[in-house]
Amino acid sequence: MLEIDVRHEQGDFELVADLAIGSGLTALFGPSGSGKTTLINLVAGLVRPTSGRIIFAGEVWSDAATGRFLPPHRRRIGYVFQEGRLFPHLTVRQNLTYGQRYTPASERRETLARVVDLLGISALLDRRPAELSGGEKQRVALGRALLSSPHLLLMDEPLSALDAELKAAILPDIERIRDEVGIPILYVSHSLEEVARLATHVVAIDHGRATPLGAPDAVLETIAHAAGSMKPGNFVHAVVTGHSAEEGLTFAEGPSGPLFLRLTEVAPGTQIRAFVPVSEIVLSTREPDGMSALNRLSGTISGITFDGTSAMVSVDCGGETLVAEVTRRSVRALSLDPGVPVHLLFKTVSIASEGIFRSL
Ligand SMILES: Nc1ncnc2c1ncn2[C@@H]1O[C@H](COP(=O)(O)OP(=O)(O)OP(=O)(O)O)[C@@H](O)[C@H]1O
Repeated sequence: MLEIDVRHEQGDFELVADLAIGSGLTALFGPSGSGKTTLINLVAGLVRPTSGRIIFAGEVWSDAATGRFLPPHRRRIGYVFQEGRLFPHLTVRQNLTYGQRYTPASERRETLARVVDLLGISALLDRRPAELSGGEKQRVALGRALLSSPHLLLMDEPLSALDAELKAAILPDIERIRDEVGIPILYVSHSLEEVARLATHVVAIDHGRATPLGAPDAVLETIAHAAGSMKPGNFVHAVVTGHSAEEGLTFAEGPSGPLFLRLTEVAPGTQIRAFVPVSEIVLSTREPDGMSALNRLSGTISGITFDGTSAMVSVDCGGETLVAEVTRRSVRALSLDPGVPVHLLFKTVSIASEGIFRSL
């Protein structure tokens, strides 16, 4: 358990956090400048808090009242940055084993063979960073962090420099680390899709105030609000039923009907959640006809809230509530009201690849 109870001032900015972070992956989620990196740096020991304490597994890492401050290398933390920050003159193998250097042999829990296998990087061992793609570099950086047998893993936007395809390739590696390595992970992200997919717990930060929100499933709306500029969305639950490589589609079946997704490698029978942004859902009071959008669900309006210029329409679809964002004008024109039956339409391509993932 990581216990953070700190206040920290830097220039005009003040960070206040009172958090208890347990096992699993805790996402630190918030807009730019909200204090995410500052919080990570306080935990890593790269910055000393103005006041308060940080305690990990009963060991005091930092206590402003007593002046105790454990230096970063004694905290047994693995740190993965936005850019891999590998040593350019070392091979991948040397970069990886560098991570072990400061860990006494008796405390090493990871072997090179296991980490190489976990991340699928055996073919890269003799290359140098200049000969790696962005995604490969990030995998090696992850491997190096793991090989130091850390007790806590800090990841500061590790995927933000990668394009969508590379992100989709590395997300399963991070899921495996979360599920198999068994150490707490503190993960900074701007991306709601990434948080939705990876997090077991979410902490929102806004203007230096950190608020624990719980599990992402339960708090999606809160996250969206906390995030301000982030696009909110729905989790649609379903079970994968098959694929068509020719059509580029994955088929799934949910309580609210069939779901058509971009082609994934998720095995049939797997429980998934797909992240559908509220702004991507079109509502229709008539049976839709002659439209290209493959996803067509139906349900009954359970509530409408007005949010600035738009309306958030909640629809009960077979026990699952989906929220669609429409204009006030559409609410009037279609006479949308609680109890009215509606059809929901959204395109397969409106669900990002990184927005399709196994249920926890
Ligand atoms: N060394 C410093 N001295 C003074 N102010 C700083 C310092 N470092 C960061 N800040 C300020 O502290 C605030 C929080 O910065 P921080 O880097 O933690 O934000 P962030 O949430 O990680 O942002 P981003 O998502 O853009 O990386 C910002 O207002 C920033 O300008």
